[in-house]
Amino acid sequence: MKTSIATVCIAGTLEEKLAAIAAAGFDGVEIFEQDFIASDIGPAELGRMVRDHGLAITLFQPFRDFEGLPEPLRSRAFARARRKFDIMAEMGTDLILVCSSVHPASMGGIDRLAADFAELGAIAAERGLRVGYEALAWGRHINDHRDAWEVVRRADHPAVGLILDSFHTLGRGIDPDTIRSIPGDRIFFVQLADAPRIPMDLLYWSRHFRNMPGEGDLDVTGFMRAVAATGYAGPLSLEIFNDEFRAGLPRLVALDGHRALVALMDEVRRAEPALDVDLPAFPAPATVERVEFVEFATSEAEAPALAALLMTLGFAETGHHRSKPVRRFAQGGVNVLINTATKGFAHAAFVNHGTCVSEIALAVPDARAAHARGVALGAEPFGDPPGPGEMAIPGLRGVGGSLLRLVDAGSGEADLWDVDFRPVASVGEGAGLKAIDHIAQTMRYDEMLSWTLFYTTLFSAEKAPMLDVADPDGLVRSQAVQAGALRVTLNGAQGQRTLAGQFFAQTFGAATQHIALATDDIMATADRLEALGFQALPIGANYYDDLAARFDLSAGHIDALRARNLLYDRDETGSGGEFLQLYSRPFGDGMFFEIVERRGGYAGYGAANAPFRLAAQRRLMRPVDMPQR
Ligand SMILES: O=C(O)c1ccc(O)c(O)c1
Ligand SMILES: [Mg+2]
Repeated sequence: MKTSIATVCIAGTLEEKLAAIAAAGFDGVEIFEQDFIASDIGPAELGRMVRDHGLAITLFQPFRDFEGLPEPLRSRAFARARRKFDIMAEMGTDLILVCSSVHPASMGGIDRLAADFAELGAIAAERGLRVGYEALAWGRHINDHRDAWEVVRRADHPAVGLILDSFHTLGRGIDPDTIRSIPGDRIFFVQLADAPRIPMDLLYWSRHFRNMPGEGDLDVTGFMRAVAATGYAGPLSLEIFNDEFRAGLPRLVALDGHRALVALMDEVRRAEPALDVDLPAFPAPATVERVEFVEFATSEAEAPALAALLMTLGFAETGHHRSKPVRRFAQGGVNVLINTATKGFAHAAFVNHGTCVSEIALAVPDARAAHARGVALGAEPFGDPPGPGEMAIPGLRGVGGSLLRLVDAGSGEADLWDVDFRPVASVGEGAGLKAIDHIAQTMRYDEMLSWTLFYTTLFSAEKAPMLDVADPDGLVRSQAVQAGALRVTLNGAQGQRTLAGQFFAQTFGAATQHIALATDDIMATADRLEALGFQALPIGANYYDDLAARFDLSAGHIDALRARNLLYDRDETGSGGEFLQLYSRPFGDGMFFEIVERRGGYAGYGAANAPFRLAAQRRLMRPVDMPQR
């Protein structure tokens, strides 16, 4: 498959855009006219630059307000087209995109429009050029790909074809399967974009909120399956108008785009194996079976406080690494490692971020396959080489430069603890913690889509709707992703004053801010923890008064929650399930633990409680610097 991306998707000068696009592995580029006009690179020179990057110009666009005009506007439009054809010939591209007219003087009538295109096609063909027609979702007369196709069909000229754009079809709610009946060789070009479902004006939505396939809510896979079923074999090109991407890091956005395209076509071929998808084979998305361990990188000086906190959570120290200063703490199915190495990756993580979660290991059915899928999708192989006699565990670069390890039974993950660790006399009696419920990772707001895409393409995963959480000092956006037994919440900090923003700033971008541990009986766990000396985050009295008002809980039940500083939520519209939460006080540069109990299939994360938990945490933290007046 030939991959392509429009210059408008990427930030920077035209030179920077091209460098990022080439580095991300694309085959071609759509030259967005505005980017070309804004640069001072001549058309021939631009063509050379593109080709020097190993790219081809797949399309020149857009050409606006061409069809259906009365004279003298009609002649003017043809004269304008001829000038663009000159530029295309110099650049070295043969295809121009004509988007459907929004001109107030344009007239409707399929045959009138078809006649205009037949005439334009003849002019283009003389010069060896082709014209593609795209229905803008807000076009004045043509705003549906079926009508654009009818214009193209009646124009009946070999140099005139159809251009499809997933946004215009799916954004208007048009069934993508209507594409299946269009002959593939009459489709000249395909543009792909997703978007979050936000009810708003189509044009505004399109120009500001498009995102990469898989990052939004549109059925881009269904669209692409229909396109593939026509036999279309031309470029697949991203055309993403997005305010964040325009201001983003060119290389990151380009890499995400390439990842999104590859993952999309992999999904297409898995959903419809009869389709001919030209993409090298790589393994299917993995299902995460378990979080095998979480590793903290710290120093000799800071390790005792962390170990003590784990002991008050009921963990027992069960092993020491045979060759490295790594201690294992275990409880139920949870393993937490404390690494105080003074060299290697963990040490670098500590030096960069302070005490932090440097490594997360996930158990999957086939670790090498999961790793290979990651690499095929552009993830970076990562991690120190194994020491002598140590197990080789494949790793990928994860959020904030942390290490994501993949382990499986076949490669001896059951042996990991025996091979690499020496058992030590166990102390600690447990507090009923069974598993890691979820891992909360903090990042800059503009990285959220990128890391969501990372998790959802690597693993077989579902994302929840994005939520806004009110911190006392700003909003934090939160995106939950569930990949089998792995639940992550990705929190985007927009400013530096929110707790997430402060954590991000103080740790220089350490990702994992909190770890939630699951119990089946939070009341018993809370009592046990108190006896162990665990210090809960104090929750204010107003919260419990409001609970009594919101839910039909008995006074005794509310008292039991209040006495233990537990938070409560119930899914009133869905499962009816209940969620109970207990928070630790912050440690390090703002990390903390959470303990949760899920009852009756509760699937969320207590979003209703988050503002009150954040306010309680804020009361314990040092005051925020207020801006100077
Ligand atoms: O927003 C627009 O005007 C516009 C222009 C060209 C396109 O290909 C498109 O999809 C949208
Ligand atoms: Mg388009």
